[in-house]
Amino acid sequence: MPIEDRDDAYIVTHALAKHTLSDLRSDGTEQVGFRNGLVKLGRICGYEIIDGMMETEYVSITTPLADTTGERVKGLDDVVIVNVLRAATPFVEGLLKAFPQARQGVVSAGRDESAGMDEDGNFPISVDYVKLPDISEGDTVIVADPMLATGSTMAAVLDEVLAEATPERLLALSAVSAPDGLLHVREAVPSADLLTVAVDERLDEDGYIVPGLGDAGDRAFGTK
Ligand SMILES: O=P(O)(O)OC[C@H]1O[C@H](OP(=O)(O)OP(=O)(O)O)[C@H](O)[C@@H]1O
Ligand SMILES: O=c1cc[nH]c(=O)[nH]1
Ligand SMILES: [Mg+2]
Repeated sequence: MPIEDRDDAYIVTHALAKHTLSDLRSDGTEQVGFRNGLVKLGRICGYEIIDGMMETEYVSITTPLADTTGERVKGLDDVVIVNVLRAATPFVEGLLKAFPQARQGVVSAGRDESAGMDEDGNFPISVDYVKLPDISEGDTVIVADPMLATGSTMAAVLDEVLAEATPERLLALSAVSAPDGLLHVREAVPSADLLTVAVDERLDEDGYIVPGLGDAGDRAFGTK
């Protein structure tokens, strides 16, 4: 089963996804390895989305030798991938290997960490830049962000997408999620399907996922 359908989220169960995520988690993985790991994980998640969430159809084709029946993925070209700056950038690079025809959106959304978490466990989110392609009713939109912690960022970005269009399928894809964050996004944006590689134990008092993998943006971009 490429994707497990659970109450809290859809889970990418591919062994190579778990293997790659374990490398990403390790504090011994340096910047280049971390960035390459996110690219690899994005590619695996993309293939798993195709295998586990998209339909195929039979088509007539002609090889150099004969007429025959082939199978193609329906809607493979009707995909929009939204890159949540900045940690999603290498993750999206990998997804694009699976969806080379995808149109892309970019949203800059960040937690105001100086404000701290409110009593409901959410951060204020500043959305500074939104550029989305035209989204049609038949499209699958994948909002990609490796970390879903409190879920505040993901909920804000999904709202931006839904303010512009109602795609056939809206997917929130992360590598690591916290249980509270998944619950928050499910309640805030019920029309979105949540997909993740791992659901970790908890958030710490600063809103970081434990055990998690640390600050994905800092690790991928070499900042502190
Ligand atoms: O679920 P939340 O509590 O909202 O946290 C998750 C967000 O935090 C990280 O981004 P960050 O704000 O660190 O920006 P960066 O990618 O530039 O590092 C991550 O990439 C998510 O966007
Ligand atoms: O654990 C976390 C939480 C938010 N952002 C990250 O990069 N990591
Ligand atoms: Mg960060």
